[in-house]
Amino acid sequence: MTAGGTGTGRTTAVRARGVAKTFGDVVALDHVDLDVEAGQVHGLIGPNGAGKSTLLGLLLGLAVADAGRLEILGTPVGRSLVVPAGVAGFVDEPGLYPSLTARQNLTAFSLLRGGPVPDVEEALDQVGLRDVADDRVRGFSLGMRQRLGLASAMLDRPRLLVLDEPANGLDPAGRRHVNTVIARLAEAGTAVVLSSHRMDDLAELCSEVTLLSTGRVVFSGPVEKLAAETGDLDHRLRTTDVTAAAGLVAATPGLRLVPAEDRTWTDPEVLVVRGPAAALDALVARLVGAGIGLRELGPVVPPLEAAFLALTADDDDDDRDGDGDHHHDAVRGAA
Ligand SMILES: Nc1ncnc2c1ncn2[C@@H]1O[C@H](COP(=O)(O)OP(=O)(O)OP(=O)(O)O)[C@@H](O)[C@H]1O
Repeated sequence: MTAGGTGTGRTTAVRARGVAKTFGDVVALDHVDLDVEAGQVHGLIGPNGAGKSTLLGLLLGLAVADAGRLEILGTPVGRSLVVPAGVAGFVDEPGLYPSLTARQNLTAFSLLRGGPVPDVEEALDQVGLRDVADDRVRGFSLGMRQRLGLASAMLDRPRLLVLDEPANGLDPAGRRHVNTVIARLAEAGTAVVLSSHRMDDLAELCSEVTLLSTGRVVFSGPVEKLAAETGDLDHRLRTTDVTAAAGLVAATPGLRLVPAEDRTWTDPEVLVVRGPAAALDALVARLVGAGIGLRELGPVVPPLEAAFLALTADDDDDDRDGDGDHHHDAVRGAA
């Protein structure tokens, strides 16, 4: 492998330092740092317009940065739209030939790229498209095109795979195929950088995530660290005795009931409780001790989603006009 070594035995697939990109007045990327190692699945998340596709486009050589340093597979990427061999993927939707069948598309791509003829059948199989291999791509749904795009990208056994929202339009079976393919590639040493709006995919696939907000990195680190970034979460509590449970919540140090008017839903049988995990544990012990049945206790909003919302909460006041008045302090998760 020719990718740059870090000196720690790991291999760096992407190293970005202070990468910036503007479109007119719009600051799409504002001095972004990114590190992705071989064999790592790294998720890019952030609200619409945060800069994810722009960053992925730089990794694919679809555009060049205005400032900063970018190294891909150990090679510095300068001012030209050239990235080293071994990089594959797509931004927005994969480019496919609509008048050709799925199989013909893959064969055409492998011929265009030259080199050894890859196993087209195996690629079709892995993304679950063998049954429609002879259908024209013109009639394919978005999810099928996404899967074919992934099959095309994996033909070259890339060392860096870049995918823009690969879960877009996928049904549950398609999602399983795609996630399995991505996990297998990473196991074999491919570095994968993908964007997603799906927190469940991130939790399942990614070891590390970078959260962008209005072009800036507001978090970068392990997924579990991001989930822990929020304070005390609101929890739904359903028991066999709502009145007695409310009394026990009030009597448990560190816990408080969230008033019904603060919620977007009402269910008289469900209490919303806020407090640290240890206090919730104490509450469960009290409920059990009092002979009250516990039917449900879980976060109202999943921890990853809560962290995302908390760290991007200022987006309405964003600072795309470049006057330097940003609202976030980047959080760096310990790797
Ligand atoms: N070619 C372009 N010309 C002008 N503005 C652009 C261009 N590409 C991106 N932008 C702007 O740059 C910002 C970042 O866009 P980008 O597509 O990278 O965000 P994103 O995080 O991928 O969003 P989404 O989740 O909606 O796909 C947005 O404000 C967008 O309007």
